[in-house]
Amino acid sequence: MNRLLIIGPPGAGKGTQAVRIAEKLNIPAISTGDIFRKNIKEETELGKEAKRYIDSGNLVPDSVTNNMVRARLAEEDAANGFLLDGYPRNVAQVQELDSILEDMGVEIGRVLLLVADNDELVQRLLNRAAEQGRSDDNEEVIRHRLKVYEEETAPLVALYTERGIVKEINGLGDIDEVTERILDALK
Ligand SMILES: Nc1ncnc2c1ncn2[C@@H]1O[C@H](COP(=O)(O)OP(=O)(O)O)[C@@H](O)[C@H]1O
Ligand SMILES: [Mg+2]
Repeated sequence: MNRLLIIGPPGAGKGTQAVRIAEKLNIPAISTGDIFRKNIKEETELGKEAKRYIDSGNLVPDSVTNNMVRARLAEEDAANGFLLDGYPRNVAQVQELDSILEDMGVEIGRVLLLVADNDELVQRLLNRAAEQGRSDDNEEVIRHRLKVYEEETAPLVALYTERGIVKEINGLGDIDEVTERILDALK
């Protein structure tokens, strides 16, 4: 039950909520986006490889992302649970995650699907751009990321719904309220 995924479009509040929920459950929040951004900042090989994809709003190639996640989940702090934010993002990554978890002898307990309408998403991301200056938060790239989400990531919802582990959460309203909804959904 302590192995959780949080899925949703860019701007839904995944990163914001993941940190809060993970703290509450005493498990690490593992954000592939944050790991990539840290590597880009530190100009590592991984960062150099990921940067052009991220800046254009595209997914980093699966080979790179899958290896990174496999290594991260092998770390000690993930042994008793984790909340994955930003992975899997396409069907091939679902299969890879299944294989990683099978090797670990564990299963996903719940998939939290965080939803908000497109107008709200774009507004939040433009605000985030103004506050944090993320390189992929300009309107053109935002529109592209929303499209990539619809095409590549949204199909995962049906896949996990078939497994009976999806909980849809309304991401609108204030941040505390959304956290409460998630904690309720995990009861
Ligand atoms: N419930 C909320 N109401 C208003 N703004 C929010 C809410 N949740 C997150 N945000 C803001 O929206 C932006 C996107 O949130 P973030 O957690 O980065 O989303 P994601 O990881 O899904 O892209 C951030 O600037 C964040 O502060
Ligand atoms: Mg995020």
